[in-house]
Amino acid sequence: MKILVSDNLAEAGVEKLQSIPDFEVEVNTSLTHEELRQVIKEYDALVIRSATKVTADIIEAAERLKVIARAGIGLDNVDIAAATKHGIVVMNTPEGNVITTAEHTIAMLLALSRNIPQATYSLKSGKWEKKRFRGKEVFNKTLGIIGIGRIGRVVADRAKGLKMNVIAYDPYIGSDYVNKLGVEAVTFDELLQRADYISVHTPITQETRNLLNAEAFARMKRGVFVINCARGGIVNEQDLYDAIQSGIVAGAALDVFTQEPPKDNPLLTLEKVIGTPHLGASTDEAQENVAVAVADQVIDYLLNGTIRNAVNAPTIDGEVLANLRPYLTLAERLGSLVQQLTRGPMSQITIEYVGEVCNLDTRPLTISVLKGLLSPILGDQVNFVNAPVLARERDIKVTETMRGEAEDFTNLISVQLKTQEEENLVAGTIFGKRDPRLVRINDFRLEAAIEGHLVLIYNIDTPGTIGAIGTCLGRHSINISMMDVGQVLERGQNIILLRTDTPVPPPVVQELLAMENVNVVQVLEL
Ligand SMILES: NC(=O)c1ccc[n+]([C@@H]2O[C@H](COP(=O)([O-])OP(=O)(O)OC[C@H]3O[C@@H](n4cnc5c(N)ncnc54)[C@H](O)[C@@H]3O)[C@@H](O)[C@H]2O)c1
Ligand SMILES: O=C(O)[C@H](O)COP(=O)(O)O
Repeated sequence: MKILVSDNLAEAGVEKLQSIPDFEVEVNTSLTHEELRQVIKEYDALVIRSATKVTADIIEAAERLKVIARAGIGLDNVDIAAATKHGIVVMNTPEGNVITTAEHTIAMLLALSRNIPQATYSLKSGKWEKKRFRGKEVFNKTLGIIGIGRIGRVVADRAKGLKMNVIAYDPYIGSDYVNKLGVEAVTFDELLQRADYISVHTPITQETRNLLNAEAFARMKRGVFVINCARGGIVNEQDLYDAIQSGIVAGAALDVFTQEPPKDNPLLTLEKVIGTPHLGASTDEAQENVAVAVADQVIDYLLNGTIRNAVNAPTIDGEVLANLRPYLTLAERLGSLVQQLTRGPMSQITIEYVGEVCNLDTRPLTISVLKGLLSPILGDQVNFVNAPVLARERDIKVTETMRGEAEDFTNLISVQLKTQEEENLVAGTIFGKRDPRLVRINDFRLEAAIEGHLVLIYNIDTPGTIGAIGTCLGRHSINISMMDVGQVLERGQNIILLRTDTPVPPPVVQELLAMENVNVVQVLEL
């Protein structure tokens, strides 16, 4: 398998990838966008940081790409929707640079308060300007954190160590939880009005873009300091410039910019603005953490199918995967079987989990059903990542129900598919620890392996029919490896499920159909 590392990745991560005999690892950090578009078709994995822009055209050209793995947190340089649609897992390493970025924020806060960059510059220019660079204490000042997630929390903790009062606004985290951190949960408006320092720690989203704009600056305390070590654009750059010029903002520390590297950015002409070139995560420790983490995740995914820290597929760790695996197989085959049994455009799929299976994480199982459902129609295009999106695009309504109480089986998954023309239900179970079995097709009870080349025959229950079917297949050198006769529920009706060593071709299907007591013959591939 071929891996492309297109951004600077710490050596420890590259070495880890190179240690896998099956991997051919190429490190090339100087590719232009067009060059990347040309070469990406050769690769199974793309490892990036924030510099590579993985846009829809790159994804379109990535014929065999299975994973885009980001050593770091922010994924705003990846078109996740396009990757999802193409079935490419997008993963990041959300933990490895949290402390480092929080420390950078605190460094910015202190540097801003004590004019350290400006004073250094002045000193090195031969000046001794003690009066000019008088600063502010942070002790007892109020720090307002916007977004109290992983980094925001560490910033809060470190700021409390500096004896600051910390308040936070985060509409997605309960105030009880925030208060337990020793941080006062406040509204956005309250934060703007009370904070001496405001530091943003949210992702960039539709909601957070331009969150700190002219209207917000107008509500802030005069002399406030603003810090952005999250993403360029959360603080509107023109409005920040104006707020500094008008004296509302006493100074700003920026690690990130709307355009990186910044080009003719007026903020960089102001002495009250200090900045770093997106260095938040740039420490030896963090870079090693994220590089090793990303390498481990890529290896785990490509070699074992274990998905960790994906933003477009549920995380399944090795142990959980081991427990889920037989159910994943069963779920996928039930999806495929019910689709092959049912004619017409699909409108609704209802999945019922019964018994012990309810104790597992059923989300991956539902995705497996959808993958099975769509694979007979879309082939290799569909995978674990894009199956839900493709189902949604086709307007298939997905309903899941759970029933903890088992009846005939300790665990059961039943899948009912409705199309505009008909509906069918199939159900299966796991025998022992890992043997998927089909136990129901509509009203017929059976007990059959659910794999391989299958032929489903509805017939009138008369002596000799089974023998005649066997003779017909034998005449065409088709060996039957398994036969299961469904329990007759309606007098005279029978269902036979055969597994054959080779597929049954259409002329033989016609021959079977021509038999007097055979009503329906369906060939199924699982
Ligand atoms: N400068 C760097 O080098 C660097 C390094 C690492 C991370 N980052 C950036 O830092 C940011 C935070 O990372 P994290 O790991 O803490 O993320 P996180 O997901 O753990 O936390 C983000 C928090 O923002 C909150 N949030 C979302 N929308 C909000 C809104 N409208 N108002 C207020 N809060 C909102 C979320 O509820 C969440 O608690 C991200 O943008 C990430 O890309 C930058
Ligand atoms: O989101 C992140 O992890 C940071 O912005 C770090 O980006 P970088 O890997 O390009 O330094």
